[in-house]
Amino acid sequence: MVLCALRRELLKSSSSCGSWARLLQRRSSGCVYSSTHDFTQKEVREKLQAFPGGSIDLLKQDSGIAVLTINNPSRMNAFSGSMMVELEEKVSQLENWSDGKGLIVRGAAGTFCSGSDLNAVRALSNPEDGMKMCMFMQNALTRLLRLPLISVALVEGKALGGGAELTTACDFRLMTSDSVIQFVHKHMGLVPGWGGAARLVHIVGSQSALKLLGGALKVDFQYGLHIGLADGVLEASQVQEDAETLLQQAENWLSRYVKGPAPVIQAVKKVAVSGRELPLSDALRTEKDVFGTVWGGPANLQALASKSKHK
Ligand SMILES: CCCC(=O)SCCNC(=O)CCNC(=O)[C@H](O)C(C)(C)COP(=O)(O)OP(=O)(O)OC[C@H]1O[C@@H](n2cnc3c(N)ncnc32)[C@H](O)[C@@H]1OP(=O)(O)O
Repeated sequence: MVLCALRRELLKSSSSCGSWARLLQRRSSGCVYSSTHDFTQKEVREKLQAFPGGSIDLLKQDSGIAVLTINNPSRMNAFSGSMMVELEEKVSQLENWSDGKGLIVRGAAGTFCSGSDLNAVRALSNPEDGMKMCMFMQNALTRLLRLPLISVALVEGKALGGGAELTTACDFRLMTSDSVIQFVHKHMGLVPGWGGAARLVHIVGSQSALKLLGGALKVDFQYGLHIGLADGVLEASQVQEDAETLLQQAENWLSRYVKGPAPVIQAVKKVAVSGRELPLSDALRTEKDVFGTVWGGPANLQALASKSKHK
């Protein structure tokens, strides 16, 4: 039933990126958690705002590549409650970014993210609050992964717990040679709750996912490349402008995938998302619809006129 409804929504949607964004917003609230699951986004937001600290910073660049920075260095970029709310707000802004093509998610001050802020976790440790925080973050990270932008996590230092889960909400992961991704949940008496286990299985397969979760294994860049969790390695230089140099390297890595007009890059991401998430027949029909948005479009006509050869 849900898939039929989703399919109808897709067929109704026009070619504009705004309507795709609205569709995905409706879809995420309809398909993940909404009031039908005793979940009220506004109520959870208010609760989370009671745990302030840090920020989520968004920089949208003329290149069409945005940089999202998890910024709470005094706590190794752990997510406070207000940062969870800000993350959701920044995802909403990116859903409506018609010129966007790519996204880099990184942590401030040389490390990625140490998961949820343990002070907030202690205060929200009753089951009801824990479930609501979990649903809120699943919604936000599902929408992050479904953005019509090609996204990459730039992993420096440590990505622990929820930080490891956040890396899986990007299309790709780039690791520096001294970085570690670790699903430490088992050591905390937990399992991932921000959707990280389900996404991890999609990325590395169930056998490797079970090893990473069951052993709380430290994944360095070599192991990451071996199992397909990492898509590339960046070299941190010893010079002062390290952070910018790494960011530039990540932008260079991403640039080959986001070269071209925004509507075409967004269409590429949309067909990849539908292929990843929908049953084959629905994915095929969605692909046809998305194809219809670029067929005969400016980039297509220009390519035809220039008689391009793909040597
Ligand atoms: C569904 C979500 C599940 C989750 O995410 S549960 C949370 C999982 N994450 C963790 O348990 C991380 C715990 N932290 C650590 O293991 C270590 O702090 C870590 C990240 C390896 C860094 O170690 P060090 O380099 O030795 O630095 P440190 O321990 O002195 O930390 C510097 C300051 O940052 C703080 N910090 C690090 N991670 C935090 C967190 N998640 N929540 C709240 N505060 C956190 C740490 O307490 C310390 O603060 P302070 O300087 O003592 O005031």
